[in-house]
Amino acid sequence: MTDPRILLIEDDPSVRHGMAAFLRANGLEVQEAETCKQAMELYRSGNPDVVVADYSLPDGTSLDILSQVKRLNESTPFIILTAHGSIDLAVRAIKEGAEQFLTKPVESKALLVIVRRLLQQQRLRHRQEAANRERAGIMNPFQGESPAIRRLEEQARRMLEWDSPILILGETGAGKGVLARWIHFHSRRAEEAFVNLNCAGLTRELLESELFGHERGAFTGAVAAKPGLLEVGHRGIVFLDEIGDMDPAIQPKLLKALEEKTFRRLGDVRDRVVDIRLIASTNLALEEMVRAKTFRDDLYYRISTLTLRIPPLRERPQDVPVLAATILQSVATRMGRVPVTLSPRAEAALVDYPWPGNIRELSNVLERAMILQRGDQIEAADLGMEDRLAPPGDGPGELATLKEMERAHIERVLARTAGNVAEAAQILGLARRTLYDRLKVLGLNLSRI
Ligand SMILES: Nc1ncnc2c1ncn2[C@@H]1O[C@H](COP(=O)(O)OP(=O)(O)OP(=O)(O)O)[C@@H](O)[C@H]1O
Repeated sequence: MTDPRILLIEDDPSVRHGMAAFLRANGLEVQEAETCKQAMELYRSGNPDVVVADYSLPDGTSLDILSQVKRLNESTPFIILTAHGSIDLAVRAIKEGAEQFLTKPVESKALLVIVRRLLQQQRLRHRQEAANRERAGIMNPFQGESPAIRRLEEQARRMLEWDSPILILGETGAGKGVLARWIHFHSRRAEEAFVNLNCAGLTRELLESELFGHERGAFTGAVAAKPGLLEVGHRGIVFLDEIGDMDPAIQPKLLKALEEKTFRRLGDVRDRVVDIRLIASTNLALEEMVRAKTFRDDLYYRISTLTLRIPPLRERPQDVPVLAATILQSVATRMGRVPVTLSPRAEAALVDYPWPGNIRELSNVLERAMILQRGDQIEAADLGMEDRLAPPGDGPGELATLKEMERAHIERVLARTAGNVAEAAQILGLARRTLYDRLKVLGLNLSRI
């Protein structure tokens, strides 16, 4: 494990050098900054565990840094040092989230004791948070150190405190649902409901009644009144997965619910007030759908003010090892097995693969390897990566149409998975429902594969 990292912000070089040397001699890694601007650059790139900042700096005060740091990561402990200790200032600093306020000159030994105590408290808090998340089934969507995933975390944290809708874009299996749940868990609405609806594959009538609910007798079969998800999610978060598949006839109703905060159950004559935060997600190019007029532009503009794009796994191969380790850990716990690690070759094979099905596919490969392998280390051969990378065998000729190629490829993958559609969908990088749709379009019959 790396040493705890301290960001020390002090414009007096002799004071800074003295403190930095003492902290380093005691096993801490220290980054030094002289100005607010430099401090924020280092904070963003270095992700320190604790910040120690002098109050007056050439381009502002440490309160400016404090508010930015707490917005990015409220659990970073912040210590303010000042030559002019005043009660007012101390109260303001603590109110804005500083953990400690110390009057200069500060004894290096005393500072070290405080830093260590804050680090210890932070560790306990993290452990507690991890345990809470585990209980709530919340996964960390920002695993890894790639710039793309760090940026995503920063953007997502900034969106937590608002109520505007969020649009999550990303390929299938990239973790859009995981991110939506994380946002709920960390937002002001965490104590309220999180309701989730996949808009793909539902008929217009079903989707409408799921979303808005219906009164008794609203349609044939509506034998009792039923509240819709907007009602169930009142004050909480409504997550609409695959919103690009929402029937155009329903889109204006959703827009009205977002803009006017009212909606009507099917068959009802009165409006109901609703307060929800919408998170929508899609793996489709919504902008293009707007241009092609298959998705309403007014709804698109309403839901896309805050957009998060999850990078596909192939754009951040350096994050694969840490993701794999976490997944292995949770699969081992679920199976009641001892922790399992990857051999260096196995890890390299995972890093090299392009992961069309993203984290879902990675998870699936690791889970299968765990089932097939009984020891405490997974070797490259246990992963079955050759099958995924194998060149096409006998199939349509060189001048086949795309449809023929698609058909042959789907058939081949299904044959490999012995007709298991869920697994085939993961390999193909498709949602299961999309694969069923393709099977229908291509006239493939599962029983004959
Ligand atoms: N950060 C993560 N850590 C561990 N596992 C993850 C992570 N993100 C995603 N997964 C795994 O990948 C699977 C797919 O995640 P999720 O359903 O959130 O993806 P998605 O982008 O919403 O997929 P789809 O587009 O098919 O709806 C989940 O079942 C989860 O187990």
